[in-house]
Amino acid sequence: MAKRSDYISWDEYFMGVAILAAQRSKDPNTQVGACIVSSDNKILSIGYNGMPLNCSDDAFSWERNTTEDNKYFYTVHSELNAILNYRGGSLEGSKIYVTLFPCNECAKAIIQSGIKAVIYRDDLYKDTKEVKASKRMLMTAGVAIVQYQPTGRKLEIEL
Ligand SMILES: O=c1ccn([C@H]2C[C@H](O)[C@@H](COP(=O)(O)O)O2)c(=O)[nH]1
Ligand SMILES: [Zn+2]
Repeated sequence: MAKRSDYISWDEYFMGVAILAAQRSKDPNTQVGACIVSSDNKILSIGYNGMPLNCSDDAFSWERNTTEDNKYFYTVHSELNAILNYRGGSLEGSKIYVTLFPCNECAKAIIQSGIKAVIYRDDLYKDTKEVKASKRMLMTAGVAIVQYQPTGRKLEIEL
């Protein structure tokens, strides 16, 4: 019997894991997922945007209004969560799949942790100062930036 030929690619697999992780986010506006992968295609860590440990999702604000109490004070970004969730040692030489282009703060953490490639899906905030600064730092630091190419493949998962 011939082997299956319609299996998902590595890129579909890792971006799919990031997309699934984003579904854990309580952010009512933007859910972000990240998946860190070794150079030999092993998943090292996963994260999504959310409140810090022991800071209740119900006690802290999810508002976007930046003049008042709002989520930007509190949320840990998906990329940083994925980096901090890793307990195995070094992330040197790894790649990060992320559903949204990393902000400048995440870019710093990505660079400092030794991640060497960012594979992103959406670039919603490309015109912001944060994302422009992020791209400048990542490029200067030699981190590869690759936009994920959607394949249009749809998978149905019954949960
Ligand atoms: O690098 C990033 C940038 C943003 N996020 C998270 C932080 C917030 O929870 C949302 C953005 O909310 P908006 O309502 O779209 O401003 O995304 C992240 O995880 N990583
Ligand atoms: Zn960020």
